[in-house]
Amino acid sequence: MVVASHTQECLNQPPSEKATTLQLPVIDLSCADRSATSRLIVEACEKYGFFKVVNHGVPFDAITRLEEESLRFFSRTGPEKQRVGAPNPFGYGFKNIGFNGDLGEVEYLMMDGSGGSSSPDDETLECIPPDHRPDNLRSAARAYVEVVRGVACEILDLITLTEELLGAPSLGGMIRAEGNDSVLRINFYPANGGGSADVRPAASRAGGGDDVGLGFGEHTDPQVLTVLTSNDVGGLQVWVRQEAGDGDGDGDGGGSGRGWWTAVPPDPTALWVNVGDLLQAITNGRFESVRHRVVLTTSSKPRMSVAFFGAPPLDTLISSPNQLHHQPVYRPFTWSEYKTATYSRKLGDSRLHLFRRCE
Ligand SMILES: C=C1C[C@]23C[C@@]1(O)CC[C@H]2[C@@]12CC[C@H](O)[C@@](C)(C(=O)O1)[C@H]2[C@@H]3C(=O)O
Ligand SMILES: O=C(O)CCC(=O)C(=O)O
Ligand SMILES: [Fe+2]
Repeated sequence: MVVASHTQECLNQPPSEKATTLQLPVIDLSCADRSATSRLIVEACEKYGFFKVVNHGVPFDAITRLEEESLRFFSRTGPEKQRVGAPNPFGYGFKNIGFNGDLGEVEYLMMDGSGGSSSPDDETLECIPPDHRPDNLRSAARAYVEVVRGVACEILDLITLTEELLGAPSLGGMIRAEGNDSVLRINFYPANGGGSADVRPAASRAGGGDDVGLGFGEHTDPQVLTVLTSNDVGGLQVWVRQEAGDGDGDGDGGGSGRGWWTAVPPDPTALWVNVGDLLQAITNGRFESVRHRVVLTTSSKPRMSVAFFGAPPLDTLISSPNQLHHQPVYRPFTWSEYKTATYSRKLGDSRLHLFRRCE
């Protein structure tokens, strides 16, 4: 029996002043009927590029242990945290997101998520005196990566079960591959609205009256698939197109088009999945990478989230399988090419259009 249901209630955010409700898809990964689950995942990826996963098999202990160790780390003094080095690519970051001037009310740790023997990044930590090394955090992250990577691969394998993708190269195999470029990011957002007016989202500055800070500006994730978990503090919002599911293969317009920001209610027992840019390219634009952002809440507790970004080895060629080539939208490119283009741009910039075939 298919247990996946549509039970999630979300309130609309600006630009629509009227609060209506929207149901986001919920996928039950324990469902025995894999082809039915596959269809539901594909539908969710086409319509929203985003869905909730329950009964995912990640032990709650693995999540809480990682959150506790992360909290211990973020509670240290600034100079202590900085000893792990800047996030280049792995390390500790504060307010600066990337290297192109993007700011957010967030502290974070970037770690190797490849599941390889040195994961998360042993070498970077060698230069840190042992009493400052977040060893317990590192081992909690390693254990979490082990299981969450399995969930990401399972979801990708389920996607390749759909008729149109049968015979295509294994998507899960990309993330399982030796040398995969997956990353783990732990985000920590301040409590009580953060207290800064400088980084408010555009909707608030325009007089929305919602005086909250912006934790993480709007963007899409560049990799194949993101698996996200958070504590019980909200703030995540996803952009839902008014005509969600129109499937025009042109969803890289940088937040243009009609739609609304939809608040994602926190659920520490669930995982959330984002379609990334690479999956949009592989599906020839049939799936759309979801734009999302994090606004600060007035909660007295900080929000913490852990994002696993599943990415293939750098030299992997990204192209859509022949079955989906009605009119190929993008030219083939490597993840390395795409990553370079992404990291040289601003957070909110759209980048997939750079790889569109000339018409
Ligand atoms: C401003 C930037 C930060 C980012 C690299 C970029 O130049 C553009 C994409 C950003 C993003 C968004 C999703 C992930 O959080 C991230 C790790 C990624 O792969 O792309 C970040 C990058 C980052 O924080 O370095
Ligand atoms: O903190 C969150 O919920 C989302 C973070 C995010 O979008 C990211 O790290 O790319
Ligand atoms: Fe993201």
